Amino acid sequence: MSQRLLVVEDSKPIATVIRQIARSLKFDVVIATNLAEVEHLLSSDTDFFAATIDYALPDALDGEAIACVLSYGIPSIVMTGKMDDETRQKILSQPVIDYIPKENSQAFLYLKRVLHWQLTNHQNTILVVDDSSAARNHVVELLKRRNFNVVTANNGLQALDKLAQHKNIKMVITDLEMPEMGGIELTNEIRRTYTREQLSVIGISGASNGIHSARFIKNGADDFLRKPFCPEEFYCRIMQNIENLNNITKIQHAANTDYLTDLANRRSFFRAAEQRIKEYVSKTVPYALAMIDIDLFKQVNDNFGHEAGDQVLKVVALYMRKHFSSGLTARLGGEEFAVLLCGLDTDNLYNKIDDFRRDIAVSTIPIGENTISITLSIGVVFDSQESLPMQINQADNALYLAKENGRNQVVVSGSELED
Ligand SMILES: Nc1nc2c(ncn2[C@@H]2O[C@H](COP(=O)(O)OP(=O)(O)OP(=O)(O)O)[C@@H](O)[C@H]2O)c(=O)[nH]1
Repeated sequence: MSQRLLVVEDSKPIATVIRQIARSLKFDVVIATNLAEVEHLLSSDTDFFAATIDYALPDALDGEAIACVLSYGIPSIVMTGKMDDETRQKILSQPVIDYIPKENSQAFLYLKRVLHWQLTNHQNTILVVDDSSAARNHVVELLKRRNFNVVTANNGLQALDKLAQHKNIKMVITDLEMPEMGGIELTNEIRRTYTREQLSVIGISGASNGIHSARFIKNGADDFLRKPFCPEEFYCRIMQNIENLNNITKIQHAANTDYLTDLANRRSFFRAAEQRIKEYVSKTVPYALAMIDIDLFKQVNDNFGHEAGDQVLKVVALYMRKHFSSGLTARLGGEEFAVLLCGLDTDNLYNKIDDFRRDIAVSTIPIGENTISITLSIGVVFDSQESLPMQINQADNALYLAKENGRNQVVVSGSELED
């Protein structure tokens, strides 16, 4: 179900722009043009995800609508044409998400980013570490206003426990001086385990001595805030660091993933497979490495076009996910796929791979007005202790035999020698 956004704005053109932005983020929009309308609306309907509020309305020239909307617990973003310090202080003294000066079109791009963060911040977990409950609660309140998921700790030692318990923590905001373990030592400990690409650390200190920011940064922190900080600076630093982390995640995903099927690509398959095979061999877990190739795929492209070919590749990827949910699946290139999976024994592994082949062979793939049927040839190596490139070579040779023998079959590496 769509979230609802309340837009309090007396200018029709500006309300239209905000409505377009909100709709692009899938919000349902309700517009009110003055304070009386807002009061009337909220007296019977308060189910809003957030609100944007124009500071000056015809019947509320001095921001009175802000307190009204906030009193219903609706997270609010203030849009203002007034830039003076007094207005800014007045707005920031209230628990608003943000305020945006309506200087130029950048204001609306920024509004879109703020709304997007508000919708997605719950995916980011932040650990707040401070021995002062007042200071800790203040930071937690600011983060919750922005919809972050928050975990807390009283000192560095507790923080390390929390990091071990909550694997999805993306950022640690830590005070400097704390009993048992302070912020610098905690940062140091964190960097033994987590890289800056995995976890961001922001140090906080009230000490007037500037040396602490440098100490935090030199010990592996990404940023520093000096107390007392204003909410604007706090949010800017948090969002910048979270966005950096998210961008790194996106770049890593793009570098490791096949763009068409979203399976692992050759590079990431090799890295992950080598790791898994080491574990299987050391624990003597039965495993299989299979090379999978679509039969006569060129004919699909020739008869139905390249886009149809792409569609078939995506469908094969879907079936791989369905059949090998715990395996490591990849598109190595072209119409060639690979899977590494462990199981109870060789028979069990063979059956899983052959079930996948059969499932594809009896399925039809809708392409526009047509349906296409395809088959797969598969070469498999079981429990090999050879290097990964050698295993792939052996599975490839078995795959070649599957093609030679008439396609649509699984050939086990070495089985041809037994015949
Ligand atoms: N649509 C599409 N086609 C691709 C892609 N990558 C490779 N191909 C096509 O895959 C086809 C592979 O053809 P061949 O190597 O001749 O093999 P085949 O037709 O599958 O025949 P066998 O392997 O002998 O069964 C070529 O036509 C390539 O252009 C892709 O990303 N998308």
